[in-house]
Amino acid sequence: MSNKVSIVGAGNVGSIVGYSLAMQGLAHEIVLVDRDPDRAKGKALDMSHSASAVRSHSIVSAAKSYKDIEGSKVVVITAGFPRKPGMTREDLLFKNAEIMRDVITNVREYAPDAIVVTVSNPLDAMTYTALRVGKYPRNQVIGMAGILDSARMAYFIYEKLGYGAGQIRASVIGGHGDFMVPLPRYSTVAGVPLSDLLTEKEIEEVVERTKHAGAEIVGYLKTGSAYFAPGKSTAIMVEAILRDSKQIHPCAVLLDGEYGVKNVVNGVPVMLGKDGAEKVIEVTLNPCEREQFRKSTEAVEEMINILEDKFFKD
Ligand SMILES: NC(=O)C1=CN([C@@H]2O[C@H](COP(=O)(O)OP(=O)(O)OC[C@H]3O[C@@H](n4cnc5c(N)ncnc54)[C@H](O)[C@@H]3O)[C@@H](O)[C@H]2O)C=CC1
Ligand SMILES: O=C([O-])CC(=O)C(=O)O
Repeated sequence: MSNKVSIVGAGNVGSIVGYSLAMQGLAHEIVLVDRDPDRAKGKALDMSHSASAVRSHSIVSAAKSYKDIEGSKVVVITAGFPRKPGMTREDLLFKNAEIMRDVITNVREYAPDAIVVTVSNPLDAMTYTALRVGKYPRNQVIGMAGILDSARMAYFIYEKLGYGAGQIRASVIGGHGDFMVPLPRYSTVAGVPLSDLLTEKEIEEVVERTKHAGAEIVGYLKTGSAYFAPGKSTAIMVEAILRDSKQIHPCAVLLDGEYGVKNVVNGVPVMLGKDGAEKVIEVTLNPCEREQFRKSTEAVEEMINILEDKFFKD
């Protein structure tokens, strides 16, 4: 099986994805594509030097054209505008849909069988756009957000407790926006339920901070959004696909009746393997969680409807 990985968008997030993969040495060939070819070239060279320093056998190169992504097992798409303070992810909808259309058209042509991992925002709507433009089967396009949101929740749990770092498993499903659905009931520290460790008020504070963690970082950085945790979370997905690990991760996929939802992308636990999203796992939700998931689906559906009316009809 090929383990070549291409990354379209050699900006902040794309660079961390490439760097993480290069340090690991799992992908022998990593190709960076960017509309600014010098950016891709400079970063590819820098990453190859890092790989050489740690004796990793990953070689990172810059694409001269999309032809260079041929034979990729995975293509990661981080091309797109990041938000700035005062913006929501949804504000990027049309600009990034244009970029996604251009990128996917090329990816479908030159690496038609690659598993596509989408990262650009608004994530769920961009994953839908990729599926729609490329006419992909749903297992082939997977959005990255749930691993990131769950990692953030785990960190905020640690901050409240002051112990348990590295032992915290947090769970977030739903869309990558203000309506994401953190699941304290399915979050534990070394197997101990959160409700045995934190008060209801503390848990609520963790939930609220998780929902707005992206915006919190945008507020500090001012010129763009987070990239270390987003890049690493994406690399975790790529690794699961390359290794055919069959691990379960929260990812954004097109739902086909699961959770009572059809034809909308939303974040749910997914088994990842060589064929991409190989299985969608249905978690039992209580009425309150179900209602939150419904609201989250509605928010994504609204964006999809806007795209169908104003973008795909052009
Ligand atoms: N899903 C998630 O959880 C997260 C999503 N994001 C999203 O990821 C995207 C990238 O963020 P950053 O890397 O911080 O932005 P960035 O601005 O640092 O990088 C974006 C790169 O895309 C390139 N690009 C733009 N149009 C292109 C095209 N048509 N073809 C090839 N390359 C193109 C740009 O030249 C630039 O290098 C944003 O939309 C951001 O909102 C960021 C963090 C987390
Ligand atoms: O907040 C943003 O715009 C970028 C992102 O999706 C995140 O960091 O969660």
